[in-house]
Amino acid sequence: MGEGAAPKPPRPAWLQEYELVGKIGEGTYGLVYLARSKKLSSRGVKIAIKRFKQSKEGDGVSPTAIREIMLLRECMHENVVKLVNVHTNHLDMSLYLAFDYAEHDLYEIIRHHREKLSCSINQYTVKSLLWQILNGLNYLHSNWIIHRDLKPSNILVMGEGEEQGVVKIGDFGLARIYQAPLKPLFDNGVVVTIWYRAPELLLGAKHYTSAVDMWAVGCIFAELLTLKPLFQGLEDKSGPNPFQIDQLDKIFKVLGHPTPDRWPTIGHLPHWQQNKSLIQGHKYDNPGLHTVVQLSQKSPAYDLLSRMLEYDPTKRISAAQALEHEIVLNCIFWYSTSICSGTSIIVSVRGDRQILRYFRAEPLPGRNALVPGQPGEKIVVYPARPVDASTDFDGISSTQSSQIPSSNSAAATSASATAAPVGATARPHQQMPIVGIQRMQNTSMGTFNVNAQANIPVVPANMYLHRGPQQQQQQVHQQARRREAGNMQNTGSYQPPAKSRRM
Ligand SMILES: Nc1ncnc2c1ncn2[C@@H]1O[C@H](COP(=O)(O)OP(=O)(O)OP(=O)(O)O)[C@@H](O)[C@H]1O
Repeated sequence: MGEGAAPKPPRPAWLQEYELVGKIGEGTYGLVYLARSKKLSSRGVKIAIKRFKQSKEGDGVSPTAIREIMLLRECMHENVVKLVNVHTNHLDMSLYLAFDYAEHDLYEIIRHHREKLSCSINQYTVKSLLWQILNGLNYLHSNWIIHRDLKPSNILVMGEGEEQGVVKIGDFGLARIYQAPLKPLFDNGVVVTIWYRAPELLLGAKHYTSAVDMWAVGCIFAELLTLKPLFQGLEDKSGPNPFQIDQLDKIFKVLGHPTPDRWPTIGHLPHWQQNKSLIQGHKYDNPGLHTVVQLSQKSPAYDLLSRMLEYDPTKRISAAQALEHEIVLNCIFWYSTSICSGTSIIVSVRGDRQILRYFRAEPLPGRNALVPGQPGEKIVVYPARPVDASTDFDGISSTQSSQIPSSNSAAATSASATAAPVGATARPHQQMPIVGIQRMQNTSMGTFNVNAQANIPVVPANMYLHRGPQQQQQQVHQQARRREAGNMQNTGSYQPPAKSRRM
């Protein structure tokens, strides 16, 4: 350490239970790391550690935020990522959240199909992913937790192992905590996406409900089908909470203009009144969702999607209803009967009702979403998350480690991880009380795709990438995010980015 440099704050004792593998991502509020357990009972088990930095104002994590987070620790559901540890470092007021590690997320899965495979995601996978998202969300909503920041990078999917292909909703409940005490680190170049934001929030609603999550699920469902973000608005970054007119414009262009007929309480929303000329002055045709998602308007999938993207939040379908979604079609059957009575033909008309259910129709959803729905279909192997092994817990890249020669072996990754500075000094930390939360039983998957679960080879293990290229890949990834964030102001309709930006 150079003379005069501030001493590094000691890391909490619990971090010594893990060896740091490297940085896997960067969000608005901090960095996410991959670590492995060193404990005998769980040696090698991977864990994702999210470290929230202090805001620039220096105010750390408030007791309210900690209490909220402790509540989240009580959440137990197969489709919700498990928060295994919460720690605060009182010396520098940083907060660490440790979650079960998921090898994939929908952002990367969609990007892989769009940019590498140039082919759509199979129907079975789309349906299984959606079913599990709804199942996890139903649990959260039943426990009065609104996610508020659902987007593809927050929908995690487990890699190789017993839970392979299982969806885990990540970052649940954190949006509320972010809002107040943890201010975003605006200078880290990461953009908070508005693409999945519900129209009531865009129009300035002060009170929102779990319906905001269902809007986001609708956007994600459409993106799984088309591999493109559905409403890709340009974000206005002027001021703390600007009116996002371009996002609304993108929505109105597809779904048509909301009217008090369709959404009776729209007139009460702040921006509907305050920005009358911008909002109410425009008239939009209603080309309809089918022009974007290429689904038959009579299909159950289309009906479900339209109900998720209902303008009026009180009419929007809930997660529980979506799991049981059905569409009743009134069919008219024509029966023609020739009767041997000279030349006459009698035609009879009969009205009938047909009930179609998205999740009860073939292909049925399954627990492992990443296998083909039918035996014989090609298995898609998704790449493992790139890990930047040169960045330590303080987000500092070590020049020394970047000179280490490339290696494709897991042993090399593990060795470098051991060398990383973890838990240098043990310090006692305050344990906050865990507040009880009513638990809900997991909803079991009613119908289950047996084909997709049985006798299908498991996707081979994804080895970690070379340390060198891996680190370069991470850097390219982060740079691309920043570049795209900058370019956002200039983009019009969707252009598949040259390099990815996480949303
Ligand atoms: N439990 C986890 N296992 C594996 N990867 C994770 C886990 N949680 C988050 N990640 C990944 O880490 C990266 C950064 O996540 P983070 O939630 O900080 O940011 P974000 O979701 O991209 O954006 P923001 O925080 O601004 O909403 C993302 O790629 C995310 O998929």
